[in-house]
Amino acid sequence: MEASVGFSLKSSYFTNNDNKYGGKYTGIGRVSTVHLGFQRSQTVNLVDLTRNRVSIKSENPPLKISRCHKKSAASVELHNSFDEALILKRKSQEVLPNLNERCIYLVGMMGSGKTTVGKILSQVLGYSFFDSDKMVEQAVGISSVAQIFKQHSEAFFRDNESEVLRDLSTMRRLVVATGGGAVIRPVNWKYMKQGVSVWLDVPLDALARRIAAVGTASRPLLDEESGDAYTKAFAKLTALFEQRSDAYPNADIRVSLEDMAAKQGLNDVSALTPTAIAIEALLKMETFFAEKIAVRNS
Ligand SMILES: Nc1ncnc2c1ncn2[C@@H]1O[C@H](COP(=O)(O)OP(=O)(O)O)[C@@H](O)[C@H]1O
Ligand SMILES: O=C(O)C1=C[C@@H](OP(=O)(O)O)[C@@H](O)[C@H](O)C1
Repeated sequence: MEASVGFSLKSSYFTNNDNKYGGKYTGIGRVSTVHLGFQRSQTVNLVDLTRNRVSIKSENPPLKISRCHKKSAASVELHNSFDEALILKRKSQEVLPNLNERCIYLVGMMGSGKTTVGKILSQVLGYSFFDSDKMVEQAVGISSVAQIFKQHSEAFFRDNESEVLRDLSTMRRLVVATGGGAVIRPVNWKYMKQGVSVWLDVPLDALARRIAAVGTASRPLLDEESGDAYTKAFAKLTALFEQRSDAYPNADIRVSLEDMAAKQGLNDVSALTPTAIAIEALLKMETFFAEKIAVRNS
């Protein structure tokens, strides 16, 4: 597996018609495009419950972040995203040696951002990204988790989920977005504890809003209640979280979006970008490793 990173910064001119005087001005803007491009793939050979061998290739689309320096809210936002990209890259380089090629397992409720943040972390670390749900779908040859629940059962899904996590635990340099329920089986923690587990702790209201935006059809455990998407998602997420509230804290690291927002004086976690959350996860990993080293040296 080869990984390469390229930064390309270029300046250019821009014309902006929407300044506050209603006039037209041309400014000299600094358009910087930051490419975090990794060319790599890694194949995982799985053995499913019927002992068929399945090979699955990781995919990592290049992450592209670009910004244009203008005196507008948009440029402030783009400036922040450019800064976030640089902080993310620098922090990843600082954490990599202590990670020591161990896998990172993202855990958290449905909609907590495991896939979104996981892809960002994998790209900046030069790791391969795997979504355990997708691997279960490929291992059993059924196109969706919802169909697996329907054609077989949740227990059948959970058995395959454990098989996938067992196989992934034999590998190195992976970021794994686990399914929200992976934490409920102790055997899965045996596999995930061979790497570093990170809990994305997101308020239920934010989860329900995110899931309502994409619909509950792909999440069979949420698709049971009647009512509008937000209401049924919130009701079911609340019940599920109550059942799992002792499980998620087993993770090595907790990234609380509520704590992040409070520290930044924000009153809504939806203002926190996936990149900012990835940076927080790396900061927490740094602390986690430092504490382990301190204990080892004491
Ligand atoms: N920090 C964030 N802010 C706003 N929306 C987010 C954030 N992270 C993820 N999302 C959105 O929430 C939904 C669920 O994200 P996803 O990464 O699929 O979660 P999971 O893999 O934990 O189920 C997606 O539509 C995604 O775009
Ligand atoms: O919380 C759960 O029990 C589940 C979460 C889903 O994954 P996401 O967390 O990616 O939605 C998927 O594994 C399945 O629908 C069960």
